[in-house]
Amino acid sequence: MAETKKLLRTLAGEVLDTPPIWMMRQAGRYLPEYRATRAQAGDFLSLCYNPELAAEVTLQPIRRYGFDAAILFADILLVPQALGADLWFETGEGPRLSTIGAQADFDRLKPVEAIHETLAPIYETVRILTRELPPETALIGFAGAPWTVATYMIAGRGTPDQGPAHALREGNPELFDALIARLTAATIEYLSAQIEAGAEVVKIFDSWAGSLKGEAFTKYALEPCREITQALKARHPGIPVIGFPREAGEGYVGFAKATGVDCVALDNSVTPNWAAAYVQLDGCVQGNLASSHMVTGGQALVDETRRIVDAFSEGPHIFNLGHGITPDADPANVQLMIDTVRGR
Ligand SMILES: Cc1c2[nH]c(c1CCC(=O)O)Cc1[nH]c(c(CCC(=O)O)c1C)Cc1[nH]c(c(CCC(=O)O)c1C)Cc1[nH]c(c(C)c1CCC(=O)O)C2
Repeated sequence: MAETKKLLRTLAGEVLDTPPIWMMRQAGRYLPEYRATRAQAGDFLSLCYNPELAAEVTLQPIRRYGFDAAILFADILLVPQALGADLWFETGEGPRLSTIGAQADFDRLKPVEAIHETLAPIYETVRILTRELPPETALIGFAGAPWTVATYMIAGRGTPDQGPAHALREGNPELFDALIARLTAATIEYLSAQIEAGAEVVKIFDSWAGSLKGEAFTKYALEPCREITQALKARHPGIPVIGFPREAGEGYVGFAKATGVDCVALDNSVTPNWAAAYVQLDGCVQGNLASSHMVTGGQALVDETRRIVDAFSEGPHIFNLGHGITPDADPANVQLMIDTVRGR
């Protein structure tokens, strides 16, 4: 049967009349129905590990807006937790984890095979979604890239410059490389299990790729993404992969060819005209409206949305924000963006 889902057609290289659209963090705190379900679950992690409720919040933005894709509701930090790290969320601040600073901390981590014990509810969420999503909606699974996940495991929290991770990378490269290798192997198993449960696309989030420069970018952003992509495609022929080396700048150029990803997701620090010329020439791109427009709205939102759609109209393009939508966004602005993209 010919593929009918717009997102999958675009990932296969087709150029459609209007690009498919979805939004990073589309299930999130800007939606009152999300806040209600999260309260019902108790807290964020309980929501992630409750398949019925995680599927419910995944479906909420599909019901409200009819996005072309749903993204599994989970978090990139569930993998460290499945490897044995302690994980909790401080209200209003963000994630906290037990830290990895020395060999003994690494030695306490569990082997890769153990992750499914913790992550089984996530696969169940995927299975529920394969039954409940509308037939035209594609289901995206995801994981964090090894470097980004390592930055949280090493520092025990989010950091503005990923300083502790860079310090370990330079000061104890054997330990750092062992951590990256463990995360790469775990990510392959995690994404593979999501695909077996029904994910039709997977996305690798490397939110802090931009702080890796030169050879470090090649070794710790590009290379792990290549390894994960190749392993997934060997096991699941034809599975489309989206890579998101956020703020990679010139590192976006040639990223798809070097890693084998089918689509490069762009943050909004690069202009659409530049990215059309230097990144989209290799294939599909995703992005890249600044998420601040979801707060401010108005004519600027409409103009910038049109500029992005036009700039990428010659090749395959998935419309998205340049980063996740923020809790202070106005749900009406999301509708305005969608109507503008779809020409209504
Ligand atoms: C770095 C990172 C994390 N998680 C993620 C990244 C990479 C992308 C990015 O750069 O944003 C990815 C992520 N996190 C979440 C998803 C679900 C799918 C989606 O809707 O995009 C995805 C794909 C849910 C979430 N993950 C989180 C929330 C908010 C939690 C809440 O409801 O209180 C959601 C909806 C929490 C989270 N999770 C993380 C942080 C730093 C935080 C706290 C910051 C914040 O509150 O926004 C780690």
